[in-house]
Amino acid sequence: MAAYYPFFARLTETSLAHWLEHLPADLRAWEQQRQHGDARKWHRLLAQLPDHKAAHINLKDHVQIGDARELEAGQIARIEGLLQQLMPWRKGPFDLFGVHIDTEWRSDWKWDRLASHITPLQGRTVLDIGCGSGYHLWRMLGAGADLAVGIDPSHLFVAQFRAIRSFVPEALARNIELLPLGIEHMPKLTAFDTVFSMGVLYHRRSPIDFLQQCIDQLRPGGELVLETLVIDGDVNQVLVPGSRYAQMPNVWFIPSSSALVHWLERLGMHHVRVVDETVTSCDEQRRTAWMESQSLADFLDPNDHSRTIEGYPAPKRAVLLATKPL
Ligand SMILES: Nc1ncnc2c1ncn2[C@@H]1O[C@H](C[S@+](CC[C@H]([NH3+])C(=O)[O-])CC(=O)[O-])[C@@H](O)[C@H]1O
Repeated sequence: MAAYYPFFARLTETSLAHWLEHLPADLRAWEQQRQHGDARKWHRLLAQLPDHKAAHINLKDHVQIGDARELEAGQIARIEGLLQQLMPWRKGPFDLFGVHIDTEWRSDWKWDRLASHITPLQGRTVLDIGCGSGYHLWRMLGAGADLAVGIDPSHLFVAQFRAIRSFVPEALARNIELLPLGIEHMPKLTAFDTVFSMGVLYHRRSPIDFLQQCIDQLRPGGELVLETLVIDGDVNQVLVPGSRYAQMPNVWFIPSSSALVHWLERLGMHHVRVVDETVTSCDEQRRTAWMESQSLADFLDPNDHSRTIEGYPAPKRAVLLATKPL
């Protein structure tokens, strides 16, 4: 819990101060319930990372924290070895003192698809729901966000985030946080300027309720950035796959882009539009040295990459923007 005290203090400087009525108790509940078998191991690993704050940081074009010349070769090898013990690394890539964490996903490609369309993040308070290890939080800071907050219930991703942030000077670190919470733990804050939800809607059993929970985090006039799997089809088409979709066991609703527009308009959002639709390629999601298990190529029909191995349309993702009315 003490690890979050600086964040609690930071919140008092923002329009999110009222979150403090709930947040300490929610985090305490999480700490009491969390008994991920590996949590202690990850905690020990984090404690072994060298205590060095990077002098060279670039968050604008990619996520580079530290330059290889800042540390002794032995220290860099130690960092690399410790970070390898936090595998699998799914969302990235990250460059840490010349160590290239080549993650399963080219999350930078997703960022590139949406960055020019969204309301500029300069000075904004942003929330990333289901942020994974926080790759996009760093890019949000690089785009000028005042405060970038992520929530994700995965213990491993929180550990990966903390490992990376441990190398960042306090003046920057205080503007970025990843909280181990699911969207269902969020009170209705009505306070963020921009809310991102990328790659989460299809994991939710009640997509309309999920969208409402995302909207509930926005201030009036704020922007929702929604990225999710879609199918081709009209406003009434939604795929609810069987027990697996591209081998994922927890996929519920894959609507068409026009159905998503309709859902957001039904929820009262304004200026709803689709700014990108892209079929996920096996270059964007693939097995790497930092994620050694199966990846997209193993989940597609080997004879027809336009289908999953279950026979559904292969993953295609859309980015939608919408504005909460004033
Ligand atoms: N209830 C929940 N509340 C919040 N997050 C959740 C919940 N359940 C699961 N997650 C988290 O949502 C993320 C989905 S991954 C997208 C990552 C990033 N956004 C990306 O766009 O690259 C997409 C995928 O791997 O299918 C994971 O990190 C989960 O832990």
